[in-house]
Amino acid sequence: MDQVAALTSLSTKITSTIGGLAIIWAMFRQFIPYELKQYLDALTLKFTSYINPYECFVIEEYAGDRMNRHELYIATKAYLSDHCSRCARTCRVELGKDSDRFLVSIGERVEVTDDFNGARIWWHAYMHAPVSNHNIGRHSDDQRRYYTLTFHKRHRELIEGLYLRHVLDKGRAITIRNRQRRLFTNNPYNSWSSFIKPMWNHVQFQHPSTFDTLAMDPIKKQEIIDDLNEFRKGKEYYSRIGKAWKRGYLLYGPPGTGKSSMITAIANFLEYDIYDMELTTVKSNTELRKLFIETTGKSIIVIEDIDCTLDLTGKRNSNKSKEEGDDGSDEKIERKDDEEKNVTLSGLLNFIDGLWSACGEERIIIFTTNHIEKLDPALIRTGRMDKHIEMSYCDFESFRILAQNYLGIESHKLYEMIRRLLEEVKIMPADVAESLMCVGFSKVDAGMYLERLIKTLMERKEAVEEQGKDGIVEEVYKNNVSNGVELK
Ligand SMILES: Nc1ncnc2c1ncn2[C@@H]1O[C@H](COP(=O)(O)OP(=O)(O)OP(=O)(O)O)[C@@H](O)[C@H]1O
Ligand SMILES: [Mg+2]
Repeated sequence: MDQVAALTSLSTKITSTIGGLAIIWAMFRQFIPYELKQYLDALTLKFTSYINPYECFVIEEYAGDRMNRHELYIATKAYLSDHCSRCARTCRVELGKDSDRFLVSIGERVEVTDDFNGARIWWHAYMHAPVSNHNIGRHSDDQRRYYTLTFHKRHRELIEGLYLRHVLDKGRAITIRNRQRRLFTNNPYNSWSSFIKPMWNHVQFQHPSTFDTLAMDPIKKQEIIDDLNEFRKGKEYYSRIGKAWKRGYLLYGPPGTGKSSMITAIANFLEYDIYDMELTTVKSNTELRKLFIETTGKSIIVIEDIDCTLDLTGKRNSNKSKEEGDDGSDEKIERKDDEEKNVTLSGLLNFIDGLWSACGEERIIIFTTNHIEKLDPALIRTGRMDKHIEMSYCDFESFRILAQNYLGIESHKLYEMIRRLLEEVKIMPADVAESLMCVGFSKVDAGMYLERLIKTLMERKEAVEEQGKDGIVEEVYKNNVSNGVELK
């Protein structure tokens, strides 16, 4: 008993001595010159590293003057949110950005452990105290957070080599899974140049068009789906062959044949964001490049009606007369003084496959046009626009898909008649869709809508026979003329 009492009194003495020394040290520290303090800190660290076998990495939310959050921090947050919802007892819960999902992350100073290839890792979340007033407003709430991961020093190689990569990859995948997809459009240069607005504005992307609802030749459709699947899995392949991981699609065909619907179907299939680039508001090649750099991976960059937005062939044509024997290769496109003041064909070619195009990865570039013949061959050559997809008038197979979508039927006695009429009359899928559309009817009388379609087809047929024109409605031409599209 005496021994226990002696031990207790000894430990009390030691504790109070250490406590006293700590207080004296804290008071004394204030008077030590800064350099000496630094030296003593380094010495303490060296000393403790002999007796402490654990090491610690810090993952900051923001670094230096950067305005954007660290990608590793974002991925870590997602990784831990997935992990900690199972093990942490105190969690932060917030609504995800651009999403209506709840994000769970570890609360401050809460410990979460993770096991990886035999190593144990301890995670903690902390928050820096605001440093100075001029930081206020730089980030939303000036609360810079960071994570620490602590591990035994014998696992350092494993943590640096494999574990951090594992956290990054998993975290990225979880972020993508949780995110609400976005539809971006570019702001005119004069608004974002003043640093008030970002280059791209976005809204949530919610469009129901999918490959199932898209009416086109099923074989062609399957080819596109296969191509997209290959592209999605192609990270290693692209790096092996030394090409940037991107793919160009050219969608061409008359108005109302489903080019825009195809873009949304691709975006929904791949679960990518869409950057809808309004080229007419882009003032120079430099601006185009900046916009491109600001796009993220797993996205589709779209330029619709490429033939209408810019006179891309003008410069080439005028050069042709000067350059005898022009073989159509883009090397011969003459650089003009005003090149940096306008978006030019060479600027656009650079955007697609120049040096800058390799920034970022997993991007699809899509151009649409109603007049493929107006486009410069350099713009659409293979390698730039890898796949040319013709969207054409409605054939019987396409009609069957539309009837299935709109009326929910697989077959009908009027199908045979419609099949024969579609062989004779050119009609856009948009017009067929319009005839089959029945808003607000709970019970659809399919026959009624099929008859409406037959009537439309018969009228078109008679009009063609009378006027000797092909089956395209004159109204479409009129609309195009009023929209500034030059018709041949
Ligand atoms: N192939 C199709 N499959 C399913 N729906 C279609 C198809 N083509 C057109 N539609 C219907 O017609 C509407 C217009 O089609 P869309 O905007 O995709 O045509 P577009 O080819 O992009 O026309 P434009 O050249 O005028 O931009 C769509 O909202 C869709 O309802
Ligand atoms: Mg369109």
